[in-house]
Amino acid sequence: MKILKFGGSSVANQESIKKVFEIIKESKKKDQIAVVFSAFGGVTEVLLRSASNAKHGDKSFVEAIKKLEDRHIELVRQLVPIHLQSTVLTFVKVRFNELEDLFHGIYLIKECTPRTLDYVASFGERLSAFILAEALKAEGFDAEYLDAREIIRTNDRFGNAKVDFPTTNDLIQDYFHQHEGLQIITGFVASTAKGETTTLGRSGSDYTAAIIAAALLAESLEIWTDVSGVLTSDPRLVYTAFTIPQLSYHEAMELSHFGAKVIFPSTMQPAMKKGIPIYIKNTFEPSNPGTLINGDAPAGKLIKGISSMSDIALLNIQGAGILDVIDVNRRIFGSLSSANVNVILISQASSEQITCLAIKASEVGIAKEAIEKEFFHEIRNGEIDVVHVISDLAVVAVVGENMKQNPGASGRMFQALGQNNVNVYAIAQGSSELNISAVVSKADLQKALNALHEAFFLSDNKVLHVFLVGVGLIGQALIKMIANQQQKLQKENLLDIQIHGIANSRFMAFHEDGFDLKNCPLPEEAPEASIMDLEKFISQMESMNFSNSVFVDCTASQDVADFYERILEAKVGIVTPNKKANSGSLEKYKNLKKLAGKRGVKFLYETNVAAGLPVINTLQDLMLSGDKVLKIEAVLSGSMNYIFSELENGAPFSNVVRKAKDLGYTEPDPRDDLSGMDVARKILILGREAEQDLHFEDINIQSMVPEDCLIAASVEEFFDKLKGHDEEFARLLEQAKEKGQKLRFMATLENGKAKVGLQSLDATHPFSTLKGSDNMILFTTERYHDFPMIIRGPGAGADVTAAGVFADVIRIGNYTRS
Ligand SMILES: NC(=O)c1ccc[n+]([C@@H]2O[C@H](COP(=O)([O-])OP(=O)(O)OC[C@H]3O[C@@H](n4cnc5c(N)ncnc54)[C@H](O)[C@@H]3O)[C@@H](O)[C@H]2O)c1
Ligand SMILES: N[C@@H](CCO)C(=O)O
Ligand code: NA
Repeated sequence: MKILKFGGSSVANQESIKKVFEIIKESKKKDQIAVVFSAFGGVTEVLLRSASNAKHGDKSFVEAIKKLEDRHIELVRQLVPIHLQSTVLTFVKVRFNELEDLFHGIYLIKECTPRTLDYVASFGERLSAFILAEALKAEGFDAEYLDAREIIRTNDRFGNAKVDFPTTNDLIQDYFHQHEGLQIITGFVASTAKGETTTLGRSGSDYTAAIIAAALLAESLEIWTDVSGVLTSDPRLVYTAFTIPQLSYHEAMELSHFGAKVIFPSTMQPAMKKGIPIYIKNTFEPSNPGTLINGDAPAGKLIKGISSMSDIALLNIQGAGILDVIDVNRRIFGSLSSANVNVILISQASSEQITCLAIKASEVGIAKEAIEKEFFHEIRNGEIDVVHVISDLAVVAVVGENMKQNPGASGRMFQALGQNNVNVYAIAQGSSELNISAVVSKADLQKALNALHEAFFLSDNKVLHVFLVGVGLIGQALIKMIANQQQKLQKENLLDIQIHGIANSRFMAFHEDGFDLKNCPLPEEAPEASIMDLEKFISQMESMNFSNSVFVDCTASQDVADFYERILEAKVGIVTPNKKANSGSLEKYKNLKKLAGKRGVKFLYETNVAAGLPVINTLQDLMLSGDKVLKIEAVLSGSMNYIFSELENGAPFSNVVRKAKDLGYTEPDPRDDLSGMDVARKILILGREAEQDLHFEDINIQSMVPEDCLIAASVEEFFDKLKGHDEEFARLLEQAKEKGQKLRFMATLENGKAKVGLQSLDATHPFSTLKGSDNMILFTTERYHDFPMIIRGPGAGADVTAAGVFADVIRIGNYTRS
């Protein structure tokens, strides 16, 4: 015998009921079964609300009950063929007439006792099971309606009656002995020895099914609902949550305590005592095996699931004299229990100086009052402080029997939380080692859950969640690079990079599971693209609240840079080739670095200078090791070097500038290069990295942009105007050639003074040998004194820049690895 129980969502309408009948049909082919039904979806709520309205003199119950009747009649018409409808319709009509009288009585006497309420509530299941039994008969089943009041005996604690198991078990066994047909049973309802109707409390239908399964020593109990079993975590917060194939009874109870509301612990008891396996299955996806709950805890993953509870507050009871107060804990818990406050978690350090309790936020007021009243004298004497409350908290708990005697679970848990910058307020672990709970800030809940989910479930891989703004030359090259390396990174580096948000200046798009990078769309091509709005992009990123997130800015935009503070505040790392933030005010530059440190995230910008060449990192290392920079001489512009070295081959100036742009060396607007601005920003950033308080105004900049080109409204117009200056530049080159020299656009920084401009250099000068997009940086330091440290190589272009950005992204991925 198998017991199947279908909840309200499974019998909400004609379509879902058809699915239920299919499942019953398939099960019946293989096994002997009995079926327990809840009321049709939402019916119990209407009944209870109407009773309360009637009691308060509100007549809206009349219409609500009429609607309910219509809904039941409609279902009869849909499920039962016309020639069989009359008995069913009569049954329904009689029940509703009775209900009407009942409500009227409640309305008149303005009273609804728990006993009446149980009777009212019983109509939901009595109607659904009767109608469904008749419908099944019409489908050819030997179905028989069974009103559970006949077989489940309880005391008269109405609303949450206690089952008299010896009597109930006998009744059930006798009944099934005498009835061979397919029993269609009302869930939730029962009766007292005197024949009064009672109900079994929350999730009562599950309980009904478990009671029957236990009495009949059923082979299994199947709870059919609208989710595919118990998931590893709340899927609304953890998108990668998945069905747990198997749980022990204890694990299921722990998990359902916080969060996983698929099954209530008390309802499992009867089945658990008899060792009957429970399956949690999805009516809407019957092929999914769902979750099996039984007595086993086979070796496997350290934990089975992660549950959570939000809207928690912590109460700290402490005080200088607390050690002298006798019986502190008994009095704390006694006062809370008298005030009906449920304690969720307790933690006390072995110093016994502080007792810390987690309770529901809604109960803070009464709890604080109760404790302070209890310790009135001690507080007045200063032995105990007033109760200290911390609000806006949540609890996360990892659950699993394999943690028992198996070191590592708490290590992994707190490492994951710590590395994601989630502060832990309190910790509790029972000696059963089945559950480790941590209290965190409510704002960190989703991040904490995801961090834990990744740490415990997503193989051993770390996921890095990327949000990319700027999908131009560099942005696109970056996406390609990540796509090409994705598999290798997963396999060899155990790092999984996913891009969840992309945007350019016009459109933005998001993907919860991460875009398919091999076919990653441009923002405007993405299925759910919307008009770009930077503030919304950031808000969406914040609300997705992934652990291990990085914001990649591949624009040259000041507007984007202006959001960095907010991004770092949200504990999201930043990687960027955009120089705007670091070359703005010195105060902002310093603040960003400080903020990143404070929030425990990385702000990386190696490609601000010389693209992928290791310039910033090298300089930072020099500084960390205590070196001091005396002088920097450099060619810092790939495009300017390309332009002036190519000019030597005889092409007109405007042509080579155009070529530099086509090769992807220039800024989005090449005037940023020609004007020396781009180089100025770079030398400024190098100076600041060398711990010099440098301002943009301190830099002497020689611009190469002719006056009339400056005012050109577009890049195209600029190119048109630039043609008119080809001869001037040819002349410049001639003059240099005559002296046997070369033109190079240089930057120098010495004694706090920076200078940027075109220089005519002897052919033997190291910079004269530079070709194409080459950059070259000479650091003269206290240690590299007689011979400078030299870094040289291509310093612009899509690939070498994207590679630098990529390396920074990986650095963050490795940093956040647990
Ligand atoms: N090209 C190189 O060799 C190189 C080297 C190092 C650093 N960089 C830096 O890389 C950055 C990007 O350069 P690129 O060549 O890819 O430029 P690009 O013009 O090809 O792309 C810029 C992207 O940014 C987007 N964008 C601009 N403003 C935006 C805004 N406010 N909001 C959202 N999106 C916006 C554009 O729509 C475009 O998708 C620049 O900061 C540049 O200095 C480039
Ligand atoms: N436009 C820059 C590349 C970005 O830093 C250059 O030409 O060097
Ligand atoms: Na670099």
